[in-house]
Amino acid sequence: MMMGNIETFEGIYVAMYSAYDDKGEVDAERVKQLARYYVGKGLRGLYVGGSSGEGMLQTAEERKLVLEAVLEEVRGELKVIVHVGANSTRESVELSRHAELHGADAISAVPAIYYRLSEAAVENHWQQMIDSSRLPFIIYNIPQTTGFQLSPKLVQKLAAQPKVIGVKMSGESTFDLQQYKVAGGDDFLVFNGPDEQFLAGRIMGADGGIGGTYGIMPELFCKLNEWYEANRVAEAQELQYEINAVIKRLLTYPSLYGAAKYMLSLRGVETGEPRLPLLPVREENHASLAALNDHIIALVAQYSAR
Ligand SMILES: CC(=O)N[C@H](C=O)[C@@H](O)[C@H](O)[C@H](O)CO
Ligand SMILES: CC(=O)C(=O)O
Repeated sequence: MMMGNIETFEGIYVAMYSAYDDKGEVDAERVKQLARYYVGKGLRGLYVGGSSGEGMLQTAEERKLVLEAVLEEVRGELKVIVHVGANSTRESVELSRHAELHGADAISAVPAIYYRLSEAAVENHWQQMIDSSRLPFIIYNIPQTTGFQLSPKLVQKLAAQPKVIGVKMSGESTFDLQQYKVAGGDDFLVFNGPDEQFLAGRIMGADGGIGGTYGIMPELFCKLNEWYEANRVAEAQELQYEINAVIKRLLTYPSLYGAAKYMLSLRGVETGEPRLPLLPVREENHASLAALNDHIIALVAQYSAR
């Protein structure tokens, strides 16, 4: 019997950050070190080149380089979902083909973001990617940045194709999340996007999560997921509250990714600064970020023991 989509892909995926050298160029060795950092932490996989990965701020060649480095380092150990969304369908198709050629596990894309597109235009944009590779496709819904409202009807239509296996739901409505789950039908995955409501998303039907803050506390999200699955909901809620206090602090910095990348550097994982227009953290942020980093490390120790 073939494994179903849910069994194959459910779980926790770090939305992986970019890794640049000190001049801001993609650094394959640093990409590999970052990917390696996530092995052995209980994760199902990595989501490469999405919002956290700054795929939208990189050239197609740079995005290919990043994916190839990740796959060389962790293929077989972690599942690799790659975001291939770009402003032109042509570029997305090129990235989809590249992803298949190099052995990624699935592709995923946001709608094109500059033009106000009709539902028909977005559908066609995604369909071209779906048709250009044999890989499973995961819709990336993030209306607060793209302005595109994904209808359950479009989910239902796309999900009728075996290759369309899920949606990454970064919108905040858990009702919409649940409606996508229903629209997708049997064996259709929904991934929770907003890390702050991971537990709520799971309760409303998410099969796992893909998140931008998991990258600095993957162990906590794996534990949260484990406790939800074991029906330890009161403890899961307590942990979600701890996580949310961390996220609330993170969101006070010049950029979330700048703060996260600085904390990784304190753990010996160098990834450079985020690419402009995303702001790096400033010197005056360093001390409080070091304190936040210590706090996360203490939480991981505390919760891993339970
Ligand atoms: C809008 C946005 O970027 N959402 C991300 C992905 O879904 C989340 O992972 C957030 O980064 C996270 O929940 C922090 O607010
Ligand atoms: C946050 C998220 O899921 C992304 O980076 O795409």
